[in-house]
Amino acid sequence: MHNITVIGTGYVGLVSGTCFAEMGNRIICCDVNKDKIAMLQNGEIPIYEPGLKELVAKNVAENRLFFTSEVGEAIEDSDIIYIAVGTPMAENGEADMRYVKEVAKTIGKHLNTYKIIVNKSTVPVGTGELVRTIVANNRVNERIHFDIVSNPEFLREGSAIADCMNMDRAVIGATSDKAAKVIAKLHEPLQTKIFITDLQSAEMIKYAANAFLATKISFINAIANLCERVGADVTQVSEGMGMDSRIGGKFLQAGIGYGGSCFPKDTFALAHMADQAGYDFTLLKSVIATNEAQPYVMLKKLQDLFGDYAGRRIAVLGLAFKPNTDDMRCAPSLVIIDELVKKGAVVQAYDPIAIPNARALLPAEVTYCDSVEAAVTDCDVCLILTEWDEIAGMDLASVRKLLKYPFLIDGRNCFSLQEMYEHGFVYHSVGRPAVLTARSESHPVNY
Ligand SMILES: NC(=O)C1=CN([C@@H]2O[C@H](COP(=O)(O)OP(=O)(O)OC[C@H]3O[C@@H](n4cnc5c(N)ncnc54)[C@H](O)[C@@H]3O)[C@@H](O)[C@H]2O)C=CC1
Ligand SMILES: O=C(O)[C@H]1O[C@H](OP(=O)(O)OP(=O)(O)OC[C@H]2O[C@@H](n3ccc(=O)[nH]c3=O)[C@H](O)[C@@H]2O)[C@H](O)[C@@H](O)[C@@H]1O
Repeated sequence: MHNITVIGTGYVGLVSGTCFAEMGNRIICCDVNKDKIAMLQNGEIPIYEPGLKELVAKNVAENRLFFTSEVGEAIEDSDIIYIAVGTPMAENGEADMRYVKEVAKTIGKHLNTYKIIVNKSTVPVGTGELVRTIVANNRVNERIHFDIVSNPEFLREGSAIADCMNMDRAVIGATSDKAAKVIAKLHEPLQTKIFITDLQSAEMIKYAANAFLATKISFINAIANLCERVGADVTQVSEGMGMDSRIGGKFLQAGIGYGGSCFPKDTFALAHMADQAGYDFTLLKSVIATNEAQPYVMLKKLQDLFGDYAGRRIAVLGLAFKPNTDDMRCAPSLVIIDELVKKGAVVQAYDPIAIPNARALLPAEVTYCDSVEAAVTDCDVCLILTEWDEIAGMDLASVRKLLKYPFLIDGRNCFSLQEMYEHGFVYHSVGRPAVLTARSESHPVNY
C-alpha cells in the first residue's frame, strides 16, 4: 500500500487515481479547481465516463480515495506524487507547460520528506528534467531528496477504467533504479508488462504512440478518399489490410477525422518539438493536414447533393468527438456545423449526452433536439457524425419516414449499403460506393 497524491482531477487524474485506489492504495486526488473538488466530495463526477461514478463511490466508502483542494497538504501527506494536470495546445502548436511548471513549484515548496514525483501528463521530451530543476530550486531544505519518473497514460475516453485496469503495458522512465522499482511494484496487481526506460524515451513513447495511431487514421481516411474515386470499399480494404498481423485491424476505421483532447494537440506538439530540434517531420505534418481536410470531404458530399445548401434543414446526429463521452474538444462536428451555419443551413442536432458541452462551442443558431426522431423530422438530409450505439441502431424505417427526403450522409459508416438500399435511402458514406438506387416512390421529384 502506498500513499499517493494525484494532482489534477481531469480524466487522467480522476480515472488513474481511482484505479490506483481500487488496487489497494491510499489516494488523495487534489485540484486547484475548488468547484470540481466540491462536486467530487459530494459524490458527483465532473466528467462523463461509464462506470466511474460507481468506482469512485466504492473507493471513497472503503476509505482509500479522498478529494481535497489543499494541494500542499496533500503533497506533504504522500510518498508518491503523480502530476496529471493539463498540457493544452498553445497558440503556436506546442504543449503549454504552465500547469506542470506551477505544480512542480508547489511540490518543491511542500517537499517535506523523500518523494517520487511521477509525471503522467503528456509532456515534451525534457520535461522530467525541467520538473527536477523547478522542484530543486523551490525546496526549502536541500537535504530532502526526490526522484523523477515518467509514467505516461494510455487510456481512452469512454473506456478509461477498462483501459487502466487492463493496460497493455506500463511505461516507466526513470534515472533512479530504486524509483523505477517502486513504480513498477505499484503496477504489480495489474499483471501487465512493465517497460522501464530512460526518462526521455518514456516521454517520447507517449507522443510517438499517439502520433502513430493518428497516422493510421489519416492513412485510412486518405485511402477512403481514393476508394471513392476508383470504386473500392474502404471497409473491405481495412479489413483485408488488418488481417496482416504486422498491420493489425485497429484504428483503421475511416471517418470524418480524429478529434478529442489528445490526438490533435499531441500531433501538433510533436511536430513543434521536431521543428525545435531542427527536424522537418513532413510525414506528421501530412497526417495533420489530411485530418484537417477530412470534415470538408463530408461537406463536399452535401454540396454535391444540393449545390448551395442555404436554407436547407439538416439533421446532425452525434456531436461528441467519439461515442461514450461528452467531450467536445476538437470534435469534427465543430468544423462541420460551423460551416453549415455559415452557409445558411438550419441545423437540428442530437447527441445522447454531449449537448450541454456542445452549447458552449457551437453557433447560437443550432437547435438541439432530445431524440433522433425529433432531430430528423422534416429535414432535407441527415448527417451522422458520431457512431453512438443509439444512432448506429436507430430505426431506419421511421427515420426514412420522418425525413423530408431520403438523404443520409454517414461520416462513420454505421450501416451496410444493402440495408440502406432496402430502406430506400440515397446514402453517402466514407470510402464506399454511394447508394443511389432508392425505391422509386422514395425519390423526390424536385429536391
Ligand atoms: N483526456 C485523456 O483521455 C488523456 C489525457 N492525457 C494527458 O493527461 C494530461 C491531463 O489530461 P486531462 O485529464 O484531460 O486534463 P484536464 O485539463 O481535463 O484536467 C486537468 C486538471 O488539472 C487541474 N490543475 C491545473 N493546474 C493545477 C495545479 N497547479 N494544481 C492542481 N490542479 C491543477 C485543473 O484544474 C484540471 O481539473 C494531459 O497532458 C493529457 O494530454 C493522457 C492520456 C489520456
Ligand atoms: O493521449 C490520449 O489522450 C489518448 O488519446 C487517444 O484516446 P481518445 O482521444 O480518448 O480516443 P480514441 O478512441 O483514440 O479516438 C480518437 C479519435 O480518433 C477517431 N478514430 C479512432 C479510431 C479509428 O479507427 N478511426 C477514427 O476516426 C475517433 O473517432 C476519435 O475522434 C488514444 O487512443 C489513447 O491511447 C490516449 O491515451
